[in-house]
Amino acid sequence: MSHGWGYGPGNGPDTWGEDFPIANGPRQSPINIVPKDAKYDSTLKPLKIKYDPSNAKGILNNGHSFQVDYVDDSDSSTLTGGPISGTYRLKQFHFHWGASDDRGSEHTINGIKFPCELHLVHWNTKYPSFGDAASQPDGLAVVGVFLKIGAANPRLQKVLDALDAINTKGKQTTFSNFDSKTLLPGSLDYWTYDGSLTTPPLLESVTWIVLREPISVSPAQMANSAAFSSLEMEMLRAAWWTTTGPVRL
Ligand SMILES: N/C(=N\S(N)(=O)=O)N1CCCC1
Ligand SMILES: [Zn+2]
Repeated sequence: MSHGWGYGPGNGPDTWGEDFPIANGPRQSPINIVPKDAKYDSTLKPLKIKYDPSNAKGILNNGHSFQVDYVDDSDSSTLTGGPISGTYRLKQFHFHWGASDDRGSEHTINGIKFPCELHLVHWNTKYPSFGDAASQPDGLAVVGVFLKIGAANPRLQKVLDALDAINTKGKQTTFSNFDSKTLLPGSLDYWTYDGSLTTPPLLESVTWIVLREPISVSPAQMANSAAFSSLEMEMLRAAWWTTTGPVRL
């Protein structure tokens, strides 16, 4: 299979293993989170998230989603605490939307999909770069936030308003002075497990930190974004895994 992975019938998640055998690895993401099976771990610390809005750099249509990229040459936007050791720098955030409100998220809760899932991708500064960290078992930490249909979310609007300027694959535009912390819910309670990137190269280098509290997005905001989400961006991953590792809150 060419490296034209996607979400269509001929290049979707069920075919990714042809080019990325790690797809059949032991710690693949996403998973289905079953809260009643989660094990409480009192040794875990609270998440510490410090983001500098001036680190926001640009917004890109990468053909599978859109991502907001951050300047990551200093420790001014970082994730510490929680299940991780050391300091992880914010690299980018992106969304996984569905073409309809009944799907879109990658992780599920008791088998239920949310219409969207936000991923804030961070890399471990014990390694020299994101690229180096991405191939290490403790290299990345991704904070996942579910979006549920509800009231319009004004903090999302600046991102959604930028989509028209990047409406084809490869397009990017500047996106500055954005505080991604405003996208987080009031509670930072989380489930965590050791997993992988959810798209190729599927590297098993991610400490997943999935927040329990969703944020809201309105139907109109979804319509704007779903229009953006072609079939290719529909994040439907066939296989689900139950939570395997110790899930800690
Ligand atoms: N799949 C990914 N992130 S995710 N969906 O696992 O957070 N990425 C692929 C390249 C850089 C990030
Ligand atoms: Zn993602």
